[in-house]
Parts: sequence; C-alpha cells; structure tokens
Amino acid sequence: MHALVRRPSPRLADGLVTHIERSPVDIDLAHEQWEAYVAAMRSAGWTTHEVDPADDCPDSVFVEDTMVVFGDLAVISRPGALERRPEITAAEEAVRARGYRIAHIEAPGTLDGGDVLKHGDTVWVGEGGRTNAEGIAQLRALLGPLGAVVVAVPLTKVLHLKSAVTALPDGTVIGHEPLVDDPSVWGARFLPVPEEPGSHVVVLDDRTLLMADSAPSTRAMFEERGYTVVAVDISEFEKLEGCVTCLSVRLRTAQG
Ligand SMILES: NC(=O)NCCC[C@H](N)C(=O)O
Repeated sequence: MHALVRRPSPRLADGLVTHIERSPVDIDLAHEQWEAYVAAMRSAGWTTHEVDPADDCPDSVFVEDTMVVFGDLAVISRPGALERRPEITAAEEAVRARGYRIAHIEAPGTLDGGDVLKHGDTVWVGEGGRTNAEGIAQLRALLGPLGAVVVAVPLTKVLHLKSAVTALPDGTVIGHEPLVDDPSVWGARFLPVPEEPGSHVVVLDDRTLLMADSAPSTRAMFEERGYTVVAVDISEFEKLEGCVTCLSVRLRTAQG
C-alpha cells in the first residue's frame, strides 16, 4: 500500500479560503500535525512517498487535488483555482515514478481531485465549485474504458465533494446533511453523521478509518459499527478548508 504526501509550504498560512472565515494558521503546529498524519498512515502499513515540495504554492500540502487515480491510470487534474495550477507538475512526476499511466484534464476543463469520490467502479464528481462540466466529461471519457461509471453531483455548499461526503469500506456514503446538496444521489446507502468533520474518512484498510479528532460523536458511531478509528489533529489544515482526505493520494493498485 503506497500513498503520496506533500510537505507543507512555508507559505501555508496564505492558502485559499472560500466558504469559511480566514483565521491565523500556526505554521509550526501545521508541520507537527502533518508529520503525525504521515506517521499514522505509516503505522497502518502505508509506505508514503513525498511529492517534491512546492514552496511557492501555499495549498500544495493538499496533494489529493492534483490527480485522480483509477486502476493503472493517473489523471492529472487542472485545478479550478489558478493559484494551484503549478502544483501538478511535480505531482505528475511522482505518480509516473510509481508506474502509473498518465492522462490530463485539458482546458477548458477544470477538475480538483478533492471533488472525486470513488467506490468500486462508481466515481461521483462534484460539479459547481472547482470542477466544471467539461472536466467531468473528460474524466468520464478517460475512465469509462476502464469500467468506471462517472456520476456528476451538484455541489454548492462546500469547497469539494469530499468536503461533504466520503465512503466507508462497505460503500456507505457518509455526510453531514446540512452541507450535502442532494443526499438522494446515494439513496439508502447515505448515512448522516452528526459533525461536519465526521464526513471525512481516509480508509486505511477494510476495518480501519483515519479521521480528524474534531468529530468525537461520529467516531463513536463508526466504532459501534466495528471500525477501528485512528484520529489525528489537523486543526491548522481545517482553517484552510482542508480535511484528512486532502493530505494524501492513496495508490491502491501499487505499480512498479
Ligand atoms: N481536497 C480538499 O479538500 N482540498 C482542500 C483544499 C483547500 C485549499 N485551501 C483550497 O482552497 O484549494
């Protein structure tokens, strides 16, 4: 099990904020929290690979947004925020070095990796924030031949689709209802959670979830369902609308 991560930029505190008020970021604490996040992944059996840092890009730590990986293909994103476009170059090199085939979202398409939720062969993509219809059409054309069913989902309330919903290993889609535009997209498989940060899980393995420690009630809910939860403090990234998912790209089909 391999994952890409990217060290925070010294300019992290200048990162973008869209749906929340800006509050001061403690850069030293952010570094400590990032190290602890990476350590948590390693303890769960993941080998982490660092994408070369992009010190001029404040949001580069949110490496999830640079790509979508499906099967043996890495689709390099075209971030919706101009400021974030330079982040993709080194991310592409890193995933290529892991043996993935490479494709790109091209202009006028835009797509952020954080807008893409995958479970099995279904790929839900949030449309309306950083990702546009053209970006989704390109993703569909690239992933369709690999067996993916790409479903566009409306997104207005939060930055990225995965700021609103993520999936448990059994395919249950979790979200904090006030921030989910249309839970009916997922029908009976949608499970409301009581806290906003409780919507974000990184699946470490079939029984283990990584989540923020700012959602204790949701954590208890998942533990009752039999999951082991590893909780990390990511307060400094949450101030920039980041969550646990955005800090890594899991390469579940390890290559080369
Ligand atoms: N996948 C994610 O949820 N990424 C978070 C990106 C936060 C960053 N401040 C941004 O606005 O792009």
